[in-house]
Amino acid sequence: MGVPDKDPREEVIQAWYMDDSDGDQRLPHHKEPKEFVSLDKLAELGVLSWRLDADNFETDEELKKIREERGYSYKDIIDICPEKLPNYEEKIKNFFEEHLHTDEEIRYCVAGSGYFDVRDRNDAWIRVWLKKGGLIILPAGIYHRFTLDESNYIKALRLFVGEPVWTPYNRPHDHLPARKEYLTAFMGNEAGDHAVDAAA
Ligand SMILES: CSCCC(=O)/C(O)=C/O
Ligand SMILES: [Fe+2]
Repeated sequence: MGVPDKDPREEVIQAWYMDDSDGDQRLPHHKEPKEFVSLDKLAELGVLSWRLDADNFETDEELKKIREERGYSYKDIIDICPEKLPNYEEKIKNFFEEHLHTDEEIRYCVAGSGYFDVRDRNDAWIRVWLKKGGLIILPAGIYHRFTLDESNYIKALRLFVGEPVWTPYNRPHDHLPARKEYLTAFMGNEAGDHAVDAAA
C-alpha cells in the first residue's frame, strides 16, 4: 500500500477547527493541538471547493465549465484593501459578523488570501483558508463570516446566478426559508424541523 495522494486542492484551501480566543481575527486561531478538517468533510456541510489556474482565470476552461454547469451568469472582482474598497473599515467589520445569505456565496481567490469561517454540525467554528487558486462555494443558509489574514489583502472573483444579492442576515435568522432548507439538506430533517419549531 502506497501513501495516498494529497488532495491538490489542499495546496490552496485548508481548514481547521478554531480556538475559543477572541484575539486578533487575522491570526490563524488553531486549536491546540491542531485539528484539521478535510475538504471532503467540508463538502458534508455543503461547502464545495476547487483548485483552479488563477494566473489565467480570464480564459480558464475549467472555470467556464463550472459557471455554465451552475448557472453563474454574473461575475465581478472585489479587491479588499483600504485603497481599493470603499468604506473599508465598515465592510471589514460587517464581513466578520456571523451571517447567512439566501443564495450561495461563491468566491474565487485570484490573489492574496483570507479566512472564511463556517459553523459545523455542533456549531463549532471551522476556519477555511482560501489562497490564490482556491474557489469555494458556501451554500445558502450556512452561518459564516470572513476576515482578511495577516497578508491583509485578497482579490476575489464573485460569481452569482443572475442579478447579485449580497445582503447579509446576521445571526439569528433561523426563520428564513434558506436557513431551514440548509438544515434540512445538510443537517438532516430533525435539525430543520427543530428550527421551524424554534421560530414558531
Ligand atoms: C472575499 S469576499 C468578501 C466577503 C464577502 O463578500 C462575504 O459575504 C463574506 O461573508
Ligand atoms: Fe457572507
